[in-house]
Amino acid sequence: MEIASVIVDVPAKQTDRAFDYLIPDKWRDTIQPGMRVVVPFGPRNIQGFVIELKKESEVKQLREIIEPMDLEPILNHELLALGNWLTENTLCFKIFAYQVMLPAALKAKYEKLVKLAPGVEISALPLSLHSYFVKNGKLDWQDALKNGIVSLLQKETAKGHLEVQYIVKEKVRKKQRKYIRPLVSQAVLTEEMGKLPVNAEKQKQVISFFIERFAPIEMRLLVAELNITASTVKALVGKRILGEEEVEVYRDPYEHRSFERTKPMPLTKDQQTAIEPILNAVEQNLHEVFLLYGVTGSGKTEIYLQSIQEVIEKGQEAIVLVPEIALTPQMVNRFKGRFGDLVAVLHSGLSAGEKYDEWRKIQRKEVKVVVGARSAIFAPFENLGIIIIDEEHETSYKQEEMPRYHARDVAIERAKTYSCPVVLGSATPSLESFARAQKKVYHLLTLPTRMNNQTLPPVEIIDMREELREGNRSMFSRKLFDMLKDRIEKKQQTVLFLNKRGHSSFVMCRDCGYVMNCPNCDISLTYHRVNEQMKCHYCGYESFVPKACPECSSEHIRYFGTGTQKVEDELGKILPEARVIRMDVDTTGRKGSHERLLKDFQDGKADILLGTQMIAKGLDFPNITLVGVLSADTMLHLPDFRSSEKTFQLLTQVSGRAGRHQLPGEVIIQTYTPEHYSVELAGTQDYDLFYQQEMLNRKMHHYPPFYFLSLITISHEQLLAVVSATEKIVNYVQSRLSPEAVVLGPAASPIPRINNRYRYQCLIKYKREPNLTTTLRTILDQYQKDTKSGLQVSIDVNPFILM
Ligand SMILES: Nc1ncnc2c1ncn2[C@@H]1O[C@H](COP(=O)(O)OP(=O)(O)OP(=O)(O)O)[C@@H](O)[C@H]1O
Ligand SMILES: [Zn+2]
Ligand SMILES: [Zn+2]
Repeated sequence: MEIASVIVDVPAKQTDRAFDYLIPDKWRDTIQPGMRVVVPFGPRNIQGFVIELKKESEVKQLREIIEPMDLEPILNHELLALGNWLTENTLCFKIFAYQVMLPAALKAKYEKLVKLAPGVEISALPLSLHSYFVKNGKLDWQDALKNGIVSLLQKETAKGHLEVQYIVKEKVRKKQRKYIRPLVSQAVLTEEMGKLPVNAEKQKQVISFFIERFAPIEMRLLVAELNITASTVKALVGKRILGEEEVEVYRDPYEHRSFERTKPMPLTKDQQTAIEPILNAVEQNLHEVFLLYGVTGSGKTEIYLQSIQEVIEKGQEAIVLVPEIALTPQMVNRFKGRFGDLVAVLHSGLSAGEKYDEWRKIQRKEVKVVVGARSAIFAPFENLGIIIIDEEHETSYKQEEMPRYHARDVAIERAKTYSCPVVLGSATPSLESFARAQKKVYHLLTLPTRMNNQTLPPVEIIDMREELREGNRSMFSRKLFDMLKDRIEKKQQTVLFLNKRGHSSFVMCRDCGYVMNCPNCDISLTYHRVNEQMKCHYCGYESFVPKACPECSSEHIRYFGTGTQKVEDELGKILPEARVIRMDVDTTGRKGSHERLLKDFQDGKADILLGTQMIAKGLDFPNITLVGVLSADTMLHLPDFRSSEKTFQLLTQVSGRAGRHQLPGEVIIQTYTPEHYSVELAGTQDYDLFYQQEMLNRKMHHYPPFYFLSLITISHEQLLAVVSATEKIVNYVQSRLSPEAVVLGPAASPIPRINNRYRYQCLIKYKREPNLTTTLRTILDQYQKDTKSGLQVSIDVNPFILM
């Protein structure tokens, strides 16, 4: 085959298709589908993915591939096909569909060089430029920028003296280590030692080291062990007595950690009943989607582990997805503890190099299990036996940028290909999944009770308005305060949870109500105490905290809302004896800090673990007997039809941290809206009732799971331009869909302006619309082609965020 179809790295409407290239003779045996190649594209050299090889092309004049970037395919056939599916289903550019499957380290970076045009002598250039090109006729673009000679270079380029070259660079090299090994036998080593001059003390030392230990050793260790310099070793390498070689090493983030190995536990009767259909599907290679609905602490993880065991024994592979914030060391330990080195871990806490190394282990089939966050769903396994998604209701499984995919959908698509089961696990399944289980689309498995039949901890809901009425202005109700004190006396532990999502700490004037907003976006600035600054989370705008209100000059302008730091300060005042560990983005920024804080808490070095979302899941410590939620309702009031669902899920999750072992637990939920059903039902931990109630709501308002949604967002610097474009789009959509579809808009987005661009939207609710995809494509095509208008249109199919 001499022609390759290539998807090029130019994310634009016009280039969103395969381009044919000729494979030069020397690469004909090398280049395969799934490899990356460097190809000429217009005046540049860029990266692309080979998606197929063929004999003929409709294009007459084909350009040649410049070179391959990989020695073996990095995308297998299945992933190449999955790329098409992603493109179809999320309406993204093909190049994005492939890039999302790779670790960041493999995403291309281009370096730009200016060099002498072929056949041009340096003397043709003006004198002032000579010094830049004498060395090798090339100049790095960055250096050109630094030296301010770009316009000069431009003139010479116009004359044909210089040309620009793009070089595609990989971001990360494989990590190599230099090893030294003997090249000759021990006898010859002894001989060589005799020949050395008397004063070559150090060299003799090295040789005798190798006589004794006739094996390769890392240079770094050798030098350290013998207290010598590398030049001594190099001298012997020069004499060809020793040899040096580069050996690829993996950067294993868990390198110096030992994992206590665990054995499968005898399953309880409920677990046994739940696991059987899963094992059956594994054994018979059946594609089936299971919804494992088990209350917190019911032993879902053990079911995952034993299902995976079966898959490994069959010689197959497993993917386990865990939400990023639940991917704690404790979680990793449970998998590493059972399967040891057969487990690769992929999460955002790893450096790009570490992620790449884990990915390579998967690609080389050195591991059988990958545990990771959303993007691990693209792990390049080729013999999948099961895909597990823990906490399947978590919204972080939906990617919010192109390709806007949901990991659950990708999992089901891949599992169909491999004819293997998918297990979705949750104590609070998403309404979509539970509804599918009710309709028998998914196979429902239930774990109704906790391990050891511990009851779920009793939950008490405290009305904070009542507290205020009775003169308690603190953020702690009297009840919570008493219980905190009680636990400290009993030497038991407490988890204090502060819901930060959607509740930013803003600055407000207490006299006139003025709130400091971002000048570019219609949203309040967030107060950061560390550097006393106000920051916009959408555009990055920063400002100092004003001393007086810009509106009314009052000095009563101050930081409002409750951050974790503020809670910590207050705890210090009212309970000075409490030892507190605070976990939030500020205290867990550095690598390993998350783990250390949890370890300290586990070791009993603190009475109270205070934190945000990141402590809501996965924690399984025996000494936690109290969970306090400081304000339950902070995210009830977001403009999001899922806000009740999210509140219920979160409260249930947090409550589930208490009393998981011998000691019974209790939960206190503080709220300003105790009458809201999602707070009330979280109190009784009654998922089934919540499900019924929420389904009624969704049905009434035409939301999922009764209707599908698609969201079109349009933005422009001028308000009039957005409004009229949105109007056109709404009319067009209406004309193309059936009367059953509900087309809403034009309406301003909940955040009506970001970074000085006005935002409008059109929301489509529908049941079955065969025309929808082509309609949406047409809209995208139209606006992505027309780059001059300045309009930006984005489409989210099944959106999770309606902002
Ligand atoms: N068959 C078993 N025998 C004994 N102990 C078990 C068994 N299965 C699970 N456990 C233990 O019960 C506890 C709770 O189980 P696990 O953490 O798997 O529950 P979970 O449903 O995943 O909880 P959550 O959803 O809250 O994370 C753990 O400490 C686990 O080791
Ligand atoms: Zn004011
Ligand atoms: Zn902003």
